[in-house]
Amino acid sequence: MAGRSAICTVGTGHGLNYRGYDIYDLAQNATFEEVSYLLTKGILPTQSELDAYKKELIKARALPEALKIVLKNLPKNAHPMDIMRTGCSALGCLEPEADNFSDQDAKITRLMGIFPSILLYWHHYHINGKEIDTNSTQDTIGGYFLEKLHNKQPSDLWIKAMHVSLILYAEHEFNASTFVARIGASTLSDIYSAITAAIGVLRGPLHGGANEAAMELISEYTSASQATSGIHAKLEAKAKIMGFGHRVYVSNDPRNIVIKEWSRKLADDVGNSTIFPISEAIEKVMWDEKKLFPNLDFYSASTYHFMGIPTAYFTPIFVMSRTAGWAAHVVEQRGDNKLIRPSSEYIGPENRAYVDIKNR
Ligand SMILES: CC(=O)SCCNC(=O)CCNC(=O)[C@H](O)C(C)(C)COP(=O)(O)OP(=O)(O)OC[C@H]1O[C@@H](n2cnc3c(N)ncnc32)[C@H](O)[C@@H]1OP(=O)(O)O
Ligand SMILES: O=C([O-])CC(=O)C(=O)O
Repeated sequence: MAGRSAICTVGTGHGLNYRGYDIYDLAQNATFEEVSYLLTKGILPTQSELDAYKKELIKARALPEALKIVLKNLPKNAHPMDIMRTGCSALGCLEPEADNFSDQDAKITRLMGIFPSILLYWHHYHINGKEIDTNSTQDTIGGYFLEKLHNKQPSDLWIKAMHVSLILYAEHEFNASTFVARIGASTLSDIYSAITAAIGVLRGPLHGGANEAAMELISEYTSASQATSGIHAKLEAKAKIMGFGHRVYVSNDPRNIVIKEWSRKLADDVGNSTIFPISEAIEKVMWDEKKLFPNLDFYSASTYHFMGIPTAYFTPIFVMSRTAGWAAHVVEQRGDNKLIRPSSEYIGPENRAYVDIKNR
């Protein structure tokens, strides 16, 4: 137990809940914007509150000229998570948070709104030599992301898939990146620093980076039977299979059942008959051999793939969603702050006499 929080329960007798609302209820019925409002402000919005919030998020998509220059100068072959991290940090230089945090709500909305623009401005500039604007027909973060990526209006099915995925990714108690954001807040640092640090932590393949690694793994195989023998061989070689296992859950990740269904639905939608069976074959071997289950990252990978999203953008989408959770934790930490500073058990040498440099 590393602290107290009123934001999320992960298992431990309660199931997965955001501010007391069941994740299945939210994933089925809510939009991502309602959930990010819930997480960051503590309550579900009324229709007029939601409308006003969405307008603010749309306004927050705009990129300052100085940030565009930064994005143009970042290399084409940089990892997109480095773009997200650097974009967040650069915005913190251009539009810093007030020292007394009086504008924290506005900064949170700004970050939620601008993250898709940061990624897609960089993407189009380097891939297509085009400087995109941030106008869109879409009034949601998921719809805006898909429209700007593909330069065409997304289907309702894909927009719903984005809502569900963003809702599932939005919050998960004291996971590594959120805990880092809270540590940042606990030093009374600004919100950009806390979230920049969290993005860096999310990038690792043992955490958010696993969705990209899972897609790379799935792409190694062209059939379910090939995947079965391939995963057996990897397990024999003691390889880690990305997208499986969890530090908190012991027999299943409750988010998996939802995202797996969406993966199946989108496979049908795009007429892909190989990737879903390959994924299920991997799942079966992992359970039969190791009693390990897919976590949220595993079927998120194919869900995004079916929507034509490049694999390297999977973890940046996680950022677009988890910013809501990170921000909620920053606000909560600030509300009753105490510096987070754990201790370590010392296992180094004892009582050594200093040796003069000439005699070492
Ligand atoms: C949204 C998220 O961040 S969800 C997590 C995303 N991360 C991944 O999918 C990465 C792959 N999974 C893992 O590395 C781990 O399961 C973690 C990091 C998620 C949890 O790890 P821990 O609780 O520390 O478990 P740990 O890594 O000690 O594993 C325990 C045992 O299970 C094995 N194991 C755990 N996960 C896996 C896996 N994905 N593939 C193969 N073996 C695994 C370990 O090798 C270890 O075996 P051993 O006891 O024989 O050495
Ligand atoms: O809780 C964790 O350790 C990782 C996780 O599933 C998440 O951050 O969504």
